Amino acid sequence: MTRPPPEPSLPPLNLSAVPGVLGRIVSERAADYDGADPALGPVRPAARRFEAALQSPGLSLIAEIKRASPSQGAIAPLDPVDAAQAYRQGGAAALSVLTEPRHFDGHPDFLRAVVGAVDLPALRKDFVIHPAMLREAADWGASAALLMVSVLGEATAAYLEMAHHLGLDALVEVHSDSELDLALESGARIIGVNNRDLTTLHIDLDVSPRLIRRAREAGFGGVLVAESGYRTPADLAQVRGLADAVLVGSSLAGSADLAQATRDLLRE
Ligand SMILES: O=P(O)(O)OC[C@@H](O)[C@@H](O)c1c[nH]c2ccccc12
Repeated sequence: MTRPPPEPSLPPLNLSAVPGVLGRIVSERAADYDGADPALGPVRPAARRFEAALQSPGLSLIAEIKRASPSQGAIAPLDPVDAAQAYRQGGAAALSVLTEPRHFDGHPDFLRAVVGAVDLPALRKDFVIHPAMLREAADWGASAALLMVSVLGEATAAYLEMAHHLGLDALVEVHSDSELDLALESGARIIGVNNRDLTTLHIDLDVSPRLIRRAREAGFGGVLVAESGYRTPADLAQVRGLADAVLVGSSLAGSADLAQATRDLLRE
């Protein structure tokens, strides 16, 4: 008996339940990708470069190319390749590149250009609500994509499987205990804890240490990333020895000398 090829599936999302600023952004993204082809194509080999970069000893830095944000408005008119090179010189282990155009002034070309010019694994930082966004990430040369449990909910595991099908690592992002439970159940290998509540934009640097401890207590053996709101070496000290990596955007992107700012931030 021959089995039919698997149908490309669109896991159901309940985006109308996502509140606040985040709800607005994801409904715009859903409109952008309405009717896009969900087919993933053949399985692609997993290089696991993003994951490996975060596994080196000490606290690894994921430096973000972020020109604007809903909380800060315009941050800096960064040239993405110049910024990526400066971050690499300053000691970043990986890059995060925003591709969301309306609120973060991101662009697909930024990701493609950075991947072509700088030899660090790059994360597509966007509000993934459609399989086509993962296929694009892989086509553009990203090593990883962001999956937000606050957006994907019960569909997180399905999106994780699709990312892996495409050979991508996935940074599965959580902000609460219940989201962490879903991330742990999904089979995530990399979990990021966002200190910023994306529905209110409020930052609380106690969120990452607390949920990272909980993940370890639950027996999670994968990579843990502390995200958002880090500005000084003293801020980073709160997650050293706890997190494997930290994701920093605004405080680096808004500085005059990105390489020096990166070195200064990583100083113990
Ligand atoms: O600029 P900050 O506070 O250093 O934060 C970086 C990163 O964590 C933040 O940009 C972020 C975390 N999760 C997101 C989801 C979507 C857009 C952006 C984000």
